[in-house]
Amino acid sequence: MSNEQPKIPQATAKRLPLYYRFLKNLHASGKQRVSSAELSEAVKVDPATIRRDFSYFGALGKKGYGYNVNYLLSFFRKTLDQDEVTEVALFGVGNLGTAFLNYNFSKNNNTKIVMAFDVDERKVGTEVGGVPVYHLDELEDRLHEGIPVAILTVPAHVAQWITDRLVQRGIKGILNFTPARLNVPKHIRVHHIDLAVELQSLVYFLKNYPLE
Ligand SMILES: NC(=O)c1ccc[n+]([C@@H]2O[C@H](COP(=O)([O-])OP(=O)(O)OC[C@H]3O[C@@H](n4cnc5c(N)ncnc54)[C@H](O)[C@@H]3O)[C@@H](O)[C@H]2O)c1
Repeated sequence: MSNEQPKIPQATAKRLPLYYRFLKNLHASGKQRVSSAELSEAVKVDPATIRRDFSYFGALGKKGYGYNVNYLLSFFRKTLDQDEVTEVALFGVGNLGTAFLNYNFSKNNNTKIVMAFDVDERKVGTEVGGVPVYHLDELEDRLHEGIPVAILTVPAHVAQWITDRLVQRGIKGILNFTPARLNVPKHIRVHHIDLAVELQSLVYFLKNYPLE
C-alpha cells in the first residue's frame, strides 16, 4: 500500500475486497452509481457501517444519488494495490494445496500463486493449475525476495520446520492451514485458518442465535 493513502481502520480494510468485488461487477454491468442500501443488501453489511467506511475513502454519498461507482473503484484499486500483484508460494500439493492451485484466486487478481513445493517425487517437476511444483530442497534457491507470502498446506509435523526456513528467506506473511501453532519472530504475520473451528462456530450460532 502506498504511503499517500489515508490510514483506514483494520475492520474497514477487511471489508474493502468485498466492496471492490461487488463494485467491479456493478461497473461491468454499466451502473454509474449505487446507494448504501443496495450495497448493504449485496455485501451484507449494514448501511450505517458502509457510510462510515466510505467516509474514510473520502466518498460522501449524496442523498438521492448514492455513490459514484467509478470514483470508488479507482480508490479501491489504488488502496488494494490491484495493479501490483503480490506473489505467493504454496507448500504441500496435496488435497488442499491442489485445490488452491487450481483455483489460484482468479477472482482476486492482486494475488497469484507463482510456485509450489512438495517432497513427493510424483508431483515434483509437474505443473498444477499452471503453477510449477519444485522439490522442497529447492526452497532457498527458488524463493526470492519478490515472494512475500506463503501458504502452508503440508502435514502439521513439518510446518514449523518449513516456517523456520521461510523466515530465514525473508517471508513476511504466512497463511497457515495446518493445525500446527507456528512460532515466528514478531515482525512476521501468521493467519491461521481452521475450517473445523469455523464450522463449529457456524453451528453454535445456528443453535444459539437463529435468524428470524
Ligand atoms: N485448515 C483446515 O481447515 C484444514 C482442512 C483440511 C486439512 N487441513 C490441514 O492441511 C494440511 C494438508 O491437508 P491435505 O488433506 O491437503 O493433506 P495431503 O496429505 O493430501 O497433502 C499434504 C502434501 O504435503 C506434502 N508434503 C509432505 N511433507 C512435505 C514437506 N516436508 N514439504 C513439502 N511438502 C510436503 C505431501 O507430499 C502432500 O502432497 C494438513 O496439515 C491438514 O491437517 C487443514
